[in-house]
Amino acid sequence: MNKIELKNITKIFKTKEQDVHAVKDVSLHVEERDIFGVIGFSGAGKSTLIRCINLLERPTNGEVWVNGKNLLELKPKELREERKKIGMIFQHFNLMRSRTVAQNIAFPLKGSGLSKTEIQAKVKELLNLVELTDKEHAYPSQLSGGQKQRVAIARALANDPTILLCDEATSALDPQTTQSILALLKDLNEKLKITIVIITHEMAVVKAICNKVAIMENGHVVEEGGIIDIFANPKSEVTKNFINTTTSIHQIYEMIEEGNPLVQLESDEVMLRLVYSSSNTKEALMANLVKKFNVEFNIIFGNVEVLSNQPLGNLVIKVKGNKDDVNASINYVKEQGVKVEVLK
Ligand SMILES: Nc1ncnc2c1ncn2[C@@H]1O[C@H](COP(=O)(O)OP(=O)(O)OP(=O)(O)O)[C@@H](O)[C@H]1O
Repeated sequence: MNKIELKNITKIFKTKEQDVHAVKDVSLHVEERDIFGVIGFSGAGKSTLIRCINLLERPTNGEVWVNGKNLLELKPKELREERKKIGMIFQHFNLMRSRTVAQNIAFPLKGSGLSKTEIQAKVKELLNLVELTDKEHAYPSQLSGGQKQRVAIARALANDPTILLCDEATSALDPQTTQSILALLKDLNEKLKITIVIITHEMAVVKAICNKVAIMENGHVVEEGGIIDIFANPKSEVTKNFINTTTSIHQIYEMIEEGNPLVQLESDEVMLRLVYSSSNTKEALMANLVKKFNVEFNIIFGNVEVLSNQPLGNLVIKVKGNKDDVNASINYVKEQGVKVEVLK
């Protein structure tokens, strides 16, 4: 069973001037324990889409299934119960300024039937989980951005939700604090088996913790899939642009375009870009190239990243040899499941 299933979601905002089609016929499946990223530029419709999951926005058309229930068909009381299983955090934390950390975290437990002592115990447990035990009596104004987001996370988890929605949760934080909040989210995903949907305009966020990603542009999902597949084989221009923001590979393309001497080739050379993941490289590729074919190679650029616990490698190499040997070696590399792009 999918944890979250959005079927043909459309959201139109009717304003005085015009109808704004914020989300256009989007269908998404999020499985239990996914950390599902939705990335897009400002105005792509991400916030509207994520808010449709807990019906903070009611879609104009389509169906929202969460934990096997069609939320749009529930009575208000049933919907309130289902919503408790969906926590949410925001870019600007949305804490209550006049209440302490502990009071903020305890707030969603009002009316839960828990006694005061039980609520206190729960708050302590949550503070422990987000590593803020010493801030119980502090006020939000006394906290850093990262600490505020930790309080917001603790509050979102108060009712033991099975889903956590993160709306640009790290966009107001510096890079180091972003990393620590992302690490916490990943930890919660593992420890609490919670499913996470995270919207962002930063590919680095997706890269750091997501196992799946959907790319939105102009209200549509233009591409979606497993993180390694999308990074190894992006199809749309917008996806390629987002990926380029997180690697330096695009500099090679620029150098080629500019005719930089470092990427000049001799007449018997070609320049290749190889993209491979650990699952498709079972042989000692480079060593075999030289052994099997009468070619030489030179590495111009190389990096390996770990995405969703799987290495993804990018190599730019010059291969030197006669045409037949070079072609045979390209075919050999492709046969090993490596994506090959002839750059020059
Ligand atoms: N309540 C609203 N009334 C009218 N238009 C809206 C409303 N909310 C969002 N929109 C419009 O819908 C479109 C999508 O907005 P949305 O906030 O979902 O995009 P986004 O990808 O999350 O962008 P950002 O990262 O800037 O928030 C935009 O054109 C926005 O102006």
